[in-house]
Amino acid sequence: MSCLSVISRNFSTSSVARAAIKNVTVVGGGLMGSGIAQVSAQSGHNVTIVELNQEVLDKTHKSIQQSLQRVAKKVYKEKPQEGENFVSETLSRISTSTNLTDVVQSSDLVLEAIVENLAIKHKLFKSIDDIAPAKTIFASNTSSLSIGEIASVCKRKDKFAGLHFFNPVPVMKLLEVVKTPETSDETYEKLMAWAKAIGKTAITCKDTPGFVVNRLLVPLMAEAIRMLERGDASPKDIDIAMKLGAGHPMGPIELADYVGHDTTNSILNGWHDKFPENPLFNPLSSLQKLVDEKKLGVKTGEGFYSYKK
Ligand SMILES: CCCCCCCCCCCCC[C@H](O)CC(=O)SCCNC(=O)CCNC(=O)[C@H](O)C(C)(C)COP(=O)(O)OP(=O)(O)OC[C@H]1O[C@@H](n2cnc3c(N)ncnc32)[C@H](O)[C@@H]1OP(=O)(O)O
Ligand SMILES: NC(=O)c1ccc[n+]([C@@H]2O[C@H](COP(=O)([O-])OP(=O)(O)OC[C@H]3O[C@@H](n4cnc5c(N)ncnc54)[C@H](O)[C@@H]3O)[C@@H](O)[C@H]2O)c1
Repeated sequence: MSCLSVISRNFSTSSVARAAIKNVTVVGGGLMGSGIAQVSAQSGHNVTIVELNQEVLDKTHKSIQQSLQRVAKKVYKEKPQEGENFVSETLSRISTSTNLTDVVQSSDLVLEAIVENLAIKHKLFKSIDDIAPAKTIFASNTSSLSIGEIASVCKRKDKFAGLHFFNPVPVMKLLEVVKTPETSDETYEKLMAWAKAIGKTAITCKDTPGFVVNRLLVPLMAEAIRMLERGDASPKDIDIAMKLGAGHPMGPIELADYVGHDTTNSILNGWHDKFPENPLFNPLSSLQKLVDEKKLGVKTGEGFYSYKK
């Protein structure tokens, strides 16, 4: 069931009633957190987005509103007033906070989509493990870190899993639900029911590096950049080749810009540290240069390509 068909099922609370997860806290309102909050609220859940400061929360709200308007234009093309109602009612289910400890008390699920850094993710989960209700499930949207390692600082290892969404969340139907050996069956079933309730197609995999998609995607994207660094082909031709030759909706280089190079660089460096003997994960000088110059891709207006209007 697509995200949109969940919406067109008059986003009643029926799907929420069936799933045990009703109140969702999303920590991090950036590229991914904003999308995760949006699709949760779209399908009738109460969502609180937690960020570092109000300025970022204002940006998050704006980006969710713009994305909802794109969805409304499509789903309610013939009924613009219903589209406006959809946007305002979805936004009414989203609240924001800069204080995570305040909001966890009412959370059935706390899902983090903060910076791809194990120490910072540890600090976050440690800060709420003793104060969140015993029933609250913790999850991470990490691209590349081990769920078991993230969960290692928590007592509730039975209520900890990976929920790996794909960018842009309102469009990409896949959700990777990642179990550790300690994730309980009850937690897993609740997360699978929630995944369905928010209109995602969930697959399940073990807690191995990159889960399924990124284990295949990271080498592909890294090799595309090495091709570029060797001068084998231009960025544009590499992207056209993979779109027309492999049917990808985006080429690997434009996709890297879309993901964001703070994230891509963290992923690659993390895997190089973990697997130093694997040349696939050797650092990329051109990527490090972009990060040093704060050219993080679409999010800053320039990466391998320029996005300045
Ligand atoms: C330097 C690199 C090397 C380093 C090596 C290692 C790096 C690590 C690499 C791994 C990174 C992993 C990241 C993560 O963990 C996993 C991922 O998320 S991978 C990314 C997965 N996503 C994709 O592959 C996206 C592919 N692209 C697309 O699907 C499309 O291009 C697009 C993004 C949907 C845009 O579609 P277009 O047709 O081009 O453009 P439109 O703007 O018209 O959009 C089409 C359609 O979708 C609707 N839409 C688009 N965006 C949104 C949105 N944000 N919200 C709501 N709706 C949206 C839009 O309305 C259009 O609908 P239509 O009107 O056409 O019906
Ligand atoms: N970008 C992608 O395509 C993509 C796809 C899937 C998964 N992911 C993963 O999702 C996570 C977030 O990635 P992103 O691209 O959304 O990053 P982003 O930089 O767009 O957003 C991260 C947000 O987290 C906030 N933040 C950082 N520390 C925080 C804290 N302690 N408390 C509250 N907020 C905090 C930042 O202010 C920022 O707004 C990463 O783990 C990444 O690997 C990214």
